[in-house]
Amino acid sequence: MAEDGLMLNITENLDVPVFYKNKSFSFKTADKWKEKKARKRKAIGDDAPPPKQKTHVTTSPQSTVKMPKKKEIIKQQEEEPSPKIMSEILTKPKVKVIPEVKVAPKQQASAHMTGRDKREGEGHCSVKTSSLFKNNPLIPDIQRPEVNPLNEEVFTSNLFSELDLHPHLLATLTNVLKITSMTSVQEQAIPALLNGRDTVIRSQTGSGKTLAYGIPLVQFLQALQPKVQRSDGPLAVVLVPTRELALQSFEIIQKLLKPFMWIVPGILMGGEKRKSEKARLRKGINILISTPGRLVDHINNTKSVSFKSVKWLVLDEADRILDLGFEKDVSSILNALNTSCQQRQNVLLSATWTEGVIKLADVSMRDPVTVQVFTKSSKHEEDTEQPQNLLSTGGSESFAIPEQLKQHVVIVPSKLRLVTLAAFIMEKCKHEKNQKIIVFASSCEVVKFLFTLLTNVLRGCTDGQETSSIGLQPPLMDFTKLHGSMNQQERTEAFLKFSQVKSGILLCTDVAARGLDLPQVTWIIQYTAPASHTEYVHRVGRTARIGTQGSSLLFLAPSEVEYVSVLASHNITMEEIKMETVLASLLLDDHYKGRKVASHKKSHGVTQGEVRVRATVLQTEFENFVHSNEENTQEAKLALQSFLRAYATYPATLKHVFHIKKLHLGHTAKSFGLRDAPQNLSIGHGRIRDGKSKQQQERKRAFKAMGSEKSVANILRSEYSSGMEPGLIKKTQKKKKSHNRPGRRRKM
Ligand SMILES: Nc1ncnc2c1ncn2[C@@H]1O[C@H](COP(=O)(O)OP(=O)(O)OP(=O)(O)O)[C@@H](O)[C@H]1O
Repeated sequence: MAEDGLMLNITENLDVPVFYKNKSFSFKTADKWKEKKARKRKAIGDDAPPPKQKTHVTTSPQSTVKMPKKKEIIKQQEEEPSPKIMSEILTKPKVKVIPEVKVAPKQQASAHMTGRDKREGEGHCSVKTSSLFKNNPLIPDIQRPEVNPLNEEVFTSNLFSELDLHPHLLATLTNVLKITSMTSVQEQAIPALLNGRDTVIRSQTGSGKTLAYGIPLVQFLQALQPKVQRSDGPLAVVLVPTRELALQSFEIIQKLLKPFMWIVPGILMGGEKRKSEKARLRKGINILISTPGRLVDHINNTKSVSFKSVKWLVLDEADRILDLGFEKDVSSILNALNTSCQQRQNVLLSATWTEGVIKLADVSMRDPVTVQVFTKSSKHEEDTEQPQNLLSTGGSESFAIPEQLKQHVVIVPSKLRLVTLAAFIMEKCKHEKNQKIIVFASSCEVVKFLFTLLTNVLRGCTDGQETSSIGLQPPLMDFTKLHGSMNQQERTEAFLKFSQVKSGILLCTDVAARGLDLPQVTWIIQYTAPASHTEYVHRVGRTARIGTQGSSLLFLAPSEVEYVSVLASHNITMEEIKMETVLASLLLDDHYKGRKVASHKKSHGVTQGEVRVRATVLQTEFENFVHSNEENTQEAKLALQSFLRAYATYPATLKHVFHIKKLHLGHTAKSFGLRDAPQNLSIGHGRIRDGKSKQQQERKRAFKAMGSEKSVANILRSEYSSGMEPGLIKKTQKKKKSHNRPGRRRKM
């Protein structure tokens, strides 16, 4: 071996088989084998790999190389699989000899290598990735119960010009917004609101709800006599759950107000300077758009808001406002409003319909008109029942998802998650035109990690600055990140940038899940499953908006497959895309080609072996990058830690599907480019030790301590709150003082 220069200096991590001189070798040392077995023993739950099958490969104590018997090589060649059964083979190797794979060192990978890596790479095969395709759990068949999805017709043939609107407002719709016909929800909601009725609007994502209240609101305000003045202060209050949504709603209202310059819109949101907001409030804002936390902050602290002139209250994305635990803030705002102004028109909007929303409608609305766009019978119904009756109308807990949205699921063992995600992104963004993808991950740290990793490792993008021989070219893969740890300016820039690009990838947390109207998004990838079906609907609702086409892909581990049935119970259905179909797209990219492919594989065209090689090369590049310096390794560990922390906070109703105990730590670590499970993972109040004893008890204790509903609420809320709530600030400071450690609130 040594004289052939074929990596005798392989590190302990390597067990990728290499094909050399027609022989297949596995470089697993006896020690490494023992270590792997020990690690496997630590695996817990369903996602743990199946017991290792005995191989006929023998290990010589003197040598680090195991030589398969010649017979076995022949047997494998005979059993070369057809592409059809690749999935089975990828997850459950039938052949006892590992497939022949020869992996070449990659220039790009070496760019991220440590000195040691580089030495090992020089002239040798430098792949250090333990086999991605071995010891993975079986991918079960997906049970897809029959569902009867609710559909809503988006457009009507009715024109805005048929409404009794101010001609300048009509002209703005036609010339500025370039819209002429109403959507179904607008057709029903606008007349009700123009008639002065309180209105509850439930309609699918991307169906034009903002204009459904925006148009009648502007029509109402421009007609007021005497004419509205800045000094009147707020005449309308619009509450939205997130800063980005506040910004977006503000921009739409601003457009509608173009011909009516005397009406001043304004925005309050966390992350801005309180002092400058106070000054703007004092100057006078007629349409006040705000997140609840920030408005309460001004009510209580700056005392610069007066509600005495308020004529309209809009609760947009009411379900999200409640999900985030803003009930208390909303109650404070309602109390403040009720004290100052009795007569006002109220509007409540939601894409999903929950008991909480119905209760909120109950306390904030007076004899409301309920607008629901029904579709089972392809019939639009305007129903004037009290909202309490809505649960019995068939709309409860079942959500209309745009008909043109194609939903998919891919089942991926933990070890293969990262390469599968990367392969999918590359397939879309490098080989197809104008693809705009949103990837939802579970925490800020995961988003940061993926952003650093993917921008550095995937070819064709260099942090948005790709050049070519012909000059400056738009990058093939332009990544943007959006999460709650970014400051407001960064968040706004990211949001605006992704709104404007023709193709690119937005890596984000659920901060981008609600209400954001990002044009021409083609794919939604849920890299981590959402914590509720409601969240699922909102995430996928970022595509297929207003009648356009769109697709979504949900990543699930084999142990999480039951989630498909959970979603089906809410009338959400999806097609499966096989993982190997996604990975096969790597064949389009020769950068990930193995140096030599065994000749017998070629005869089979698209082979399992070549896909595996390329996936392994890609994973190796990820691992090399992650291990190229301490900073990268720390970022990966932090991301893994926060992923586990978020995983432990799935609600009790979903624990049977997503339970931390079902995760295999080593495999999960691999999906963060880590070659091994970190030894000491500090998670929440406890630590996960990857040591040999007491591991399970410690894990149990750690997650028990952090799995309470309260902590989930705090984690979620922190993303959306003003960040200035006195109670929370005090609490955090108190904790800091007494424990001398950072506050517990974590952003997503
Ligand atoms: N009548 C219309 N004709 C064409 N486009 C429209 C019409 N009304 C609204 N739109 C556009 O549709 C897109 C989606 O609108 P909007 O964001 O209000 O949807 P939504 O129902 O509030 O979605 P979500 O529930 O996700 O918040 C926007 O780009 C908006 O400009």
